[in-house]
Amino acid sequence: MLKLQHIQKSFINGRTKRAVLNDINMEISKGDYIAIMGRSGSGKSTLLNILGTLIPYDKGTMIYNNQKVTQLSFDQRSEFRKRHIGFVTQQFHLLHDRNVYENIKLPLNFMKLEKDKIKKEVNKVLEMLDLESFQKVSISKLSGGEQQRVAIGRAIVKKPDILLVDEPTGSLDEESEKSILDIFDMLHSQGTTIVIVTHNTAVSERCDKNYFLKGGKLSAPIIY
Ligand SMILES: Nc1ncnc2c1ncn2[C@@H]1O[C@H](COP(=O)(O)OP(=O)(O)OP(=O)(O)O)[C@@H](O)[C@H]1O
Repeated sequence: MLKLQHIQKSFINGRTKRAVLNDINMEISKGDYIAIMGRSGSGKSTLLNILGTLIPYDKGTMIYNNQKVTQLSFDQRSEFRKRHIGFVTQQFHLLHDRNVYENIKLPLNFMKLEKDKIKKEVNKVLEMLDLESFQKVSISKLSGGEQQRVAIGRAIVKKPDILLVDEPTGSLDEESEKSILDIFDMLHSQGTTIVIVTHNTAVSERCDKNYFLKGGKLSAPIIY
């Protein structure tokens, strides 16, 4: 489905160039449930951002269903993202002055769908994530765990081919953590392809494949 071949990425800070990812090779297949582990600063978010075509890389090739993503223009990449990728970032990036329903509906505003179809899809997600009673509540009134659920809802409402998740449990207590991880299990059992970046073993234990990033290199996957 999605392949990374010999990916390299450096960042320049002032006069110093720092290699973060070095010769990364990875293959994501349909239905995969993947955790990418590694210490803080090892490059996990950078790798996830590359998978989501949010940032460029210096060298290597990225292939999505036999098409080289590397060769897409800026606009084509953004179209690719809209159609194929669901992203749940660490900061959620929700619209705080809008309610839960409007936040989840957002990605569908950019697709040419009938009003009724939009309503149906948003309601389905609200029900799936147990957010029906919150739909009119504005984001600023929600807890961290509830906001996380809305961020997941917004990412999955357009039925992306791959769901990319950056450190989903960072600020959650044990109970909210479990409820979020149960949601990923449920999405996986429904066929969603999921890649999660984390340093929490409670997350990686649920996944079928674990990769480790260390010294800019990605390990061979451990498959469970
Ligand atoms: N835009 C940027 N400009 C310069 N350096 C960056 C940039 N983004 C990331 N880095 C650096 O790249 C390295 C890897 O960062 P990254 O956020 O990918 O690590 P991480 O493994 O996700 O860390 P954490 O677990 O703490 O979120 C860090 O040293 C970081 O400072």
